[in-house]
Amino acid sequence: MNKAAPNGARVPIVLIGGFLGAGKTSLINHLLVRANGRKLAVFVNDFGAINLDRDLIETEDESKISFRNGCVCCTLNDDFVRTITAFLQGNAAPDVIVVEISGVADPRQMGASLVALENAGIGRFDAHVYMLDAANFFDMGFEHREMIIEHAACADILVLNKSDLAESRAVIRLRDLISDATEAIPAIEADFGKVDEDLVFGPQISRRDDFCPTDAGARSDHAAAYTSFSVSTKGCIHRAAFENFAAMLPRFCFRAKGLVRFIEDPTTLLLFNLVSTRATLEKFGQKNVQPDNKCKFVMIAKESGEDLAWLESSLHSVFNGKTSRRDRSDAKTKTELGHDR
Ligand SMILES: Nc1nc2c(ncn2[C@@H]2O[C@H](COP(=O)(O)OP(=O)(O)OP(=O)(O)O)[C@@H](O)[C@H]2O)c(=O)[nH]1
Repeated sequence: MNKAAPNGARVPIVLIGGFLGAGKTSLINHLLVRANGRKLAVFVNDFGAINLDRDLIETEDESKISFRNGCVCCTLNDDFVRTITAFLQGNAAPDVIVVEISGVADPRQMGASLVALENAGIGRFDAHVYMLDAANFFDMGFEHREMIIEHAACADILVLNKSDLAESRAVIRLRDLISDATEAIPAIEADFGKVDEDLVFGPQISRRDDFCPTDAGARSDHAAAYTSFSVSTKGCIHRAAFENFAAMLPRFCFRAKGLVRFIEDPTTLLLFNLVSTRATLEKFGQKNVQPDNKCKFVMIAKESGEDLAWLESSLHSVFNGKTSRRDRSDAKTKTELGHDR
């Protein structure tokens, strides 16, 4: 039985999609700050084997729920449906449910699940917000750009994020591309997902009638093309070893993120992010991160064979406290933390 929102209506559900690193978590953290008294429940789909994304959502309470790791569109819809149904049965209804799907997930599959839930009397699928990384879009390969535009075409609102980093001509090109490929979907520019919250929660947008779920029988295998490595440790790691490792991450490592503590300063929790060619390491002030794990790290790569084995063994060397690591002669770039690589 669906619990109603406090005003008696069904709980609205907003789906947040976007490729790896586009800014989904940043948008959700912004929405949490600007909730204006609304109680939000956030469902997060971690792609890696550890619940890192959940830690990055900055709620004061436990109104964030992660569903099993993996790619929601391919394998986890049943798990998600069970999780959200159990949540609504067992808790006071929030004002809004926000669902962040993993960066390799197909929002159309999740949208189809949300439509099915709605038809079963659970929640009300209000809108699909899709984030695009305006700074990195044209540096991605054709296959990725094509997939992103396909996903964007099913959105109710597009956020052209990272406008602070993107060249204005890239934003104009991206606008032209999406207006050719998508019909009159509003596209707003933002940095760090800072959009007007009423655009997401308010009545201004509503779900399109022609939301296009993929054929229910068809299962996309795109997630199989990616491999993720995760590690969590109970101890701190050496800063120099980590920095060397981060500096040598090859380009086929699309995305990496981690919460790390260094032996040199164990009380400071740092957030590492790598998206495309940009790596950052910054203090992370989150209060409700589990203190038992000192470090958590996830990386997502697309390549097979020896390269992945090399990447994995390097990761374990660094996080298992060994300062030496196998080197790699053909690493393409160097990363200065806090700068572009
Ligand atoms: N300069 C700049 N950095 C941004 C912006 N939005 C997000 N970032 C950074 O980009 C990185 C990825 O942002 P996230 O919000 O974690 O992206 P995500 O879509 O949730 O990433 P996944 O978990 O991989 O799907 C982080 O280091 C953010 O601080 C932006 O508008 N400008």
